[in-house]
Amino acid sequence: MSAPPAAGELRSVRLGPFTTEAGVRLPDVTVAFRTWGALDAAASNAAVVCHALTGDSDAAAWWPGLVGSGRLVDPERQFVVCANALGSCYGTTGPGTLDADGRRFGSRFPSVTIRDQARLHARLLNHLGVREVALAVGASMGGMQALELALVDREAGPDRVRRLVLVGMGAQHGAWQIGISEAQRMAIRADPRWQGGDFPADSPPEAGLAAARAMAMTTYRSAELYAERFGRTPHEPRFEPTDPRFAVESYLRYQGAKLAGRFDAGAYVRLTEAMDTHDVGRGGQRVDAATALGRLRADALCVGISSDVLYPPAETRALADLVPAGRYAELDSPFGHDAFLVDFDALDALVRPFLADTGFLAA
Ligand SMILES: CC(=O)SCCNC(=O)CCNC(=O)[C@H](O)C(C)(C)COP(=O)(O)OP(=O)(O)OC[C@H]1O[C@@H](n2cnc3c(N)ncnc32)[C@H](O)[C@@H]1OP(=O)(O)O
Ligand SMILES: N[C@@H](CCO)C(=O)O
Repeated sequence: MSAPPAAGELRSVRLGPFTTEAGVRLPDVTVAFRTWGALDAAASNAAVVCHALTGDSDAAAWWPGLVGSGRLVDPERQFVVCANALGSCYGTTGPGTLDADGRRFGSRFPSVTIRDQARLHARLLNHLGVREVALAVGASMGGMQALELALVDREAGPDRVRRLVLVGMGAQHGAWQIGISEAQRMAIRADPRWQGGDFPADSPPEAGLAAARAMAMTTYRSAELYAERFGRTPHEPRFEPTDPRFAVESYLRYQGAKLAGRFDAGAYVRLTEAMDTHDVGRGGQRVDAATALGRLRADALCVGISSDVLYPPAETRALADLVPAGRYAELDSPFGHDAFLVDFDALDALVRPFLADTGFLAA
C-alpha cells in the first residue's frame, strides 16, 4: 500500500472526458489539487476552498489567515480540498495544456463557465469519496464556484454542501464587471504577439497581460489606499521619457510584469470569460436569481468588502438577501477587493461567529 500524500502536496488526477455546458467535449481532463487532513468515517468533514482569478491550489499559502492549523479551516478537523480551476494554468487542463499531438490548446481551448468549473470540482469530490461538504468557501471567482457547487452539485444527491462562505461577489457578473474584464482582454488581444490566442509558447504576449493586470490592480484596491500609499510621489530616478513619472505608475508596471511572469495569457482570457458567465439565474431552467437561490439549503455567509469598487458590497448584500439561510457581514477595510487576501484578522472575526452558530466549529 502506498504512503498517504503529505499534507498540501500537489497532486493531479485524470478525470476522463468532460463536456462543457456549451457542449464541447474535452477528451481527458486533468485536475491539479491539494488536500490537508483526513476524510472522516462519514466522509462528511470536507472543506472545499476555491481560489480567485490568478490563484492556485495552495490555499494554505495564499489564505494563511483562514486555512491551517488553529485557523477556521483546520486540517486537524477538516479534510481540506483546493483544486486549480478548469481553464487555469497551475496544473488543471486549460489553454496552456498540451493536446494529444503535443500542441498547446491556446484558443482551441473552449470557453468554460463557472458552472463547468464547479461541476469539475464536484467530480473531484466524488473521486476523493466526499459524501458531504461541511463548508465551501471562496472569494471573487472562488466564491462564484463555491456557490455554483452548492447549486449544481446533484451528483451525490441534493444539498451536499452544508455551509457557504462567499466573499466579494454577487449573484451575477453585471455590466460593470463584464466591462472591466473586457477592457483587460482587449489589452491582451492588442498585443502584437497574441495571434488569436495561439501565440508562440516561447514568446507569450507579456505586454498585453501586464497591461491587463495593471488595469485589474486599480480595481482590486481602493482610491483611499492608492492615495495613502503613493499620493503624487514622483518615480525616481527617471532616465528615459518612457520611464514612469509617478510611483503609482512604477507600481502598476511592476505588478503587470510580475503577473506576466507567472500566468498564462490564454488562461487569463478564458477565466475572465468564465467569470462573465456568472449568473446563478441562467441555464437550462431559465429561472431568475431569486428562484435559483431560493432552492439553496446551505447556510450561507456573504461577506461584502466596504471599499470594493469591483464588486460593490451592495451586490453581496443583495445576494445574501436572496439565499433562504443567508446572512450578510461587511469587512470594513481600505484594501478594496483584495482585502480578502490581506485583512485576515478582520475576515476571521466576521466568519468565526457564523461557523460557530452553524455548528462547523463544534464538528
Ligand atoms: C503560483 C503562484 O504564485 S499563485 C498563488 C499566489 N497568488 C495568488 O493567490 C493571487 C492572489 N494574490 C495577490 O493578488 C497578491 O499577491 C496580494 C493581493 C495577496 C498581495 O499583493 P502584493 O503584490 O504582494 O502586495 P502589494 O500591492 O503591497 O505590492 C507589493 C509589491 O509591489 C512592489 N512595489 C511597491 N511599490 C512599488 C513601486 N512604487 N514601484 C515598483 N514596485 C513597487 C513591492 O516591492 C512589492 O514587490 P514584491 O511583490 O516583489 O515583494
Ligand atoms: N488578487 C486576486 C484578485 C482576483 O479576485 C487574484 O489575483 O486572484
